[in-house]
Amino acid sequence: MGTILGNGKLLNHAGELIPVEILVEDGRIVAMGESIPQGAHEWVDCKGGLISAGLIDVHVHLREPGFEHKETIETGAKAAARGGFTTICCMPNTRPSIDSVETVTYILDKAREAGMARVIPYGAITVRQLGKELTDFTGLKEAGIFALTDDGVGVQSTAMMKKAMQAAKELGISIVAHCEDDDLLIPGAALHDGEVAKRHGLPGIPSESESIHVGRDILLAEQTGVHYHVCHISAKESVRLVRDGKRAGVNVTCEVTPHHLLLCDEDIPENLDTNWKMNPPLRSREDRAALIAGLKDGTIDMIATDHAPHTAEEKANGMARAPFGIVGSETAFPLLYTHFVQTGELTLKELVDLLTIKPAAAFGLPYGRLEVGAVADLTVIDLETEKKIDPATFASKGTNTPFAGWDCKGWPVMTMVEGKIVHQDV
Ligand SMILES: NC(=O)N[C@@H](CC(=O)O)C(=O)O
Ligand SMILES: [Zn+2]
Repeated sequence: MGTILGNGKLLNHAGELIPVEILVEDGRIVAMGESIPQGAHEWVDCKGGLISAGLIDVHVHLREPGFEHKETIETGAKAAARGGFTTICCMPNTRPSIDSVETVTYILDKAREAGMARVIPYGAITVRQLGKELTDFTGLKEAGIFALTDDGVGVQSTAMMKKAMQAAKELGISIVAHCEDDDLLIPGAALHDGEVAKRHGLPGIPSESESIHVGRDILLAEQTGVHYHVCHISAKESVRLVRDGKRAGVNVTCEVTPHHLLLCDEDIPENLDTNWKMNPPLRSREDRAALIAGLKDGTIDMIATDHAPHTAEEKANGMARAPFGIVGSETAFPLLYTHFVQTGELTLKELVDLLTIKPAAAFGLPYGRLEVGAVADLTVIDLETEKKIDPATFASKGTNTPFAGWDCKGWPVMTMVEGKIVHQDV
């Protein structure tokens, strides 16, 4: 006996919404069609919602082990499921950081217990993310990591990055980079180094602190042949470098966050609410335009949230001292649907691809496709109901979002991971 997702809509290749029913058995899609005889199967009413392949988020911070007051694997995986994400890749800036087989195993076990979204941990590039010594790439790979990254900090040493890429290439693992040159940072700087920071009399974070690493690493990726992926791209110069790298045949991909696509530094409220503080910072209006252009011309491969929960107490420390980061799992799809698809900037198919097949293709994940035989990772999205973003309803422990009160359509109402319903609000 299986489950039929009935009364749903499917995006066909032409991007049209057509009626669909999907039969899931033993964790796989076994039939798709306009109507499937119910027989002994359970029938779930999708109420005319879009059924998409489960969304994939290659950039989340789950905080466990070490920072369970901000988020746990369970709350983070639940937040992801509520946001329509069936696969999430979690970053290594935990305590201890994900630099050992034990910690990878711990996270995989906890995620299995939680039974929500599928969690695939990143392994750190360097021991304790200190940039001094490479971790055991072979051991981490065998333990089940997604890719290697020191996200949270940049790998400062060029020689260390080159060594990491050479070793990763040999093992067939991707190198994923938080691009930030610490030499160019001023302590306490929180906003983009531009007019807005200047007006507030604050030190800024320059675009070059990101783009210099992007440029350096693309040259190293060209030389080593590794698959190199740039996290949360924010500066127009970085977009240009990735575009040029792709043209030159370098195996480079990158992601952008919903907040960098939607906001720029001019949107930051005068009271400098710290829910607008994240790393990289919201950059200028032109940077934002370059990100949208890069998304449209294929330079930017995917959208990832950089879900980064912090407590309200931590965020109450003022712009200079509050931690960087905002939550994103539960607001990504509605924000992007409302502000890019409804406005005609992207088609629904383009948006869905950027959150499913494109991240899967870049990293060789066996998910992200809606077809018979595929793993039954599915997301049902209500494209009609309008609701305000309300942090009080989040499953995440973090409520740190600049989007509270925004009206959105496009709410994920059901999430299925390997045939099991992990979130249902329909
Ligand atoms: N993106 C963020 O603003 N914060 C991240 C770490 C980081 O990438 O700086 C976090 O872990 O909180
Ligand atoms: Zn980062």
